[in-house]
Amino acid sequence: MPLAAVGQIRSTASLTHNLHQCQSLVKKASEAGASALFLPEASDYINTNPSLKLCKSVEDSEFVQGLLSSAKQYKLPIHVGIHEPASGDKSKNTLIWINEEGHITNRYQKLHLFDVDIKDGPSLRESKSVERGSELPQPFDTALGKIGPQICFDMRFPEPGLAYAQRGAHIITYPSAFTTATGKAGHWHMLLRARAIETQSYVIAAAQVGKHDEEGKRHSYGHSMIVDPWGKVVAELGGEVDEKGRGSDEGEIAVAEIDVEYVEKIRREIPLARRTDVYAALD
Ligand SMILES: O=C(O)CNC(=O)[C@H](CS)NC(=O)CCC(=O)C(=O)O
Repeated sequence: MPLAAVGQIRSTASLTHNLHQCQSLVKKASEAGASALFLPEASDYINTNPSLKLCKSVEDSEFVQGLLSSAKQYKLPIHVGIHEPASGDKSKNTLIWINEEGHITNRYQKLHLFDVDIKDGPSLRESKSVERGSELPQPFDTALGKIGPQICFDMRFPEPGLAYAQRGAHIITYPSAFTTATGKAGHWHMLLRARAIETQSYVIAAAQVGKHDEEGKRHSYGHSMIVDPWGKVVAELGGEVDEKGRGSDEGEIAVAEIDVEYVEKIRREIPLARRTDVYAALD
């Protein structure tokens, strides 16, 4: 049975620091015998200083170029969240699939942007600096099964996951930099398990963890997970540095088997026939 590796890191404003963390995870995933490594949203950088401009094209990004070489060296596909230039001063929040030859073969641009103002919680306006995507691409084939890519806040919207499942996806991915406040409220676990159960798919959610800057202006919840199509959490990493010291700079991985037959079995056992004669069809 093929294995998926989910990787957890703490990105800062240093692309080289972040690349080193990711490259150490490529090595670990390869040693673990994984068929692909899934890395978080915004693995290239998390920047809380508006005067610092870090967004680069994939050709000019030492982060992306470094990962392309690692994928090729270890013959290991990598799914990773990055930033790419958009029009004006904005960037795109994208997710790329790097194949085992070190080529980018698939891309997804985040559809839903995180514009929130939570009392006593985070206040973030992603749309100020990020251009939203405008299409849901087709799920794509991999050694693990067909993948439908999503990013972080997208997990609050069931429709794209359901559309992917209808189009034959076995795995929905939600690489994230989930806020500690919404994570602690239980949203992370609840939403990811719900997406797995309702789509009857594996959910792979690689997460950022810990403080992204010296001042602690941004920090992320961690708890990278793989959920199976029955809703069971089959792999999970720790939260912000816990009693075992997890959530450290070094980065870590967890692995789980991906069984496409199991997806088909659950879909046969509990057929989710929609009443589109009563409410609108999704696609
Ligand atoms: O800023 C970057 O560079 C990377 N992007 C992010 O961290 C994004 C936008 S601020 N975070 C989320 O979508 C968190 C969603 C979330 O936490 C929830 O839905 O509760």
